[in-house]
Amino acid sequence: MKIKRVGVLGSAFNPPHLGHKDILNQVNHEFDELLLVPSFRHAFAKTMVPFADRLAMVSIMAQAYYLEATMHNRSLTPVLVSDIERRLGEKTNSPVYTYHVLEALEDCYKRAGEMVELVFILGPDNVSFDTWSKFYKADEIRKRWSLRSVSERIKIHSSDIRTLIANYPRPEKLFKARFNRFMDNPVADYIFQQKLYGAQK
Ligand SMILES: Nc1ncnc2c1ncn2[C@@H]1O[C@H](COP(=O)(O)OP(=O)(O)OP(=O)(O)O)[C@@H](O)[C@H]1O
Ligand SMILES: O=C(O)c1ccc[n+]([C@@H]2O[C@H](COP(=O)([O-])O)[C@@H](O)[C@H]2O)c1
Repeated sequence: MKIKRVGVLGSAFNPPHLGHKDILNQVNHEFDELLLVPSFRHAFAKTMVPFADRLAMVSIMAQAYYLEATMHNRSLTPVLVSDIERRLGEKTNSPVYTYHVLEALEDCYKRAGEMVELVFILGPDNVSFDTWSKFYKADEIRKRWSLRSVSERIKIHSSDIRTLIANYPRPEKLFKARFNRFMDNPVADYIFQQKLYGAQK
């Protein structure tokens, strides 16, 4: 049986942005499938908007990515969004750790009759020794699965967007132009429709 190589991008996605999308561009040709996995209860106790909103926003980003790839005839590695962290988090009150996420994902594929090699994708902040060594069972993760580090080619972080919304909470005339340097327009529309991060309609 062919072994499917799956790249797992875990993130708070609070909110998802063009830097996250650029990660997909950096690695898509290496994988048979890419899985976007929003955090449910973060190991470092990050405060995040509700899981359902981040799941919706990351799904919108995945759709935008797919449309762009089609338009530009780029390789069409399927990009899927997984709610595995919610399913794990609802069974316990403790944080949802990457180790358990990878274990559960492997199990899901196995039950579906697929053999997989899971590769956990990390950006520069998480790959630094200071942060990586704080991951639960970091050494065991390295033993059981592979890691793929990516570079930061687009200097954007979710915190920049949260700050931008705090400074410009109303979708005034320039909002699309202001926000589309950071994220896809449909994600910005969702944020304003749902009034996330203090945004006002
Ligand atoms: N612009 C970027 N380019 C490449 N990798 C990134 C970028 N932004 C975040 N990452 C990586 O994506 C993963 C998820 O990051 P995370 O969700 O914390 O995003 P963030 O934008 O840094 O969020 P925040 O500003 O809230 O800390 C991490 O591995 C991180 O290193
Ligand atoms: O398992 C851990 O101890 C752990 C500690 C920090 C972060 N993570 C995961 O790493 C991914 C990226 O995290 P972050 O903080 O950059 O959004 C995301 O899937 C987090 O759940 C996991």
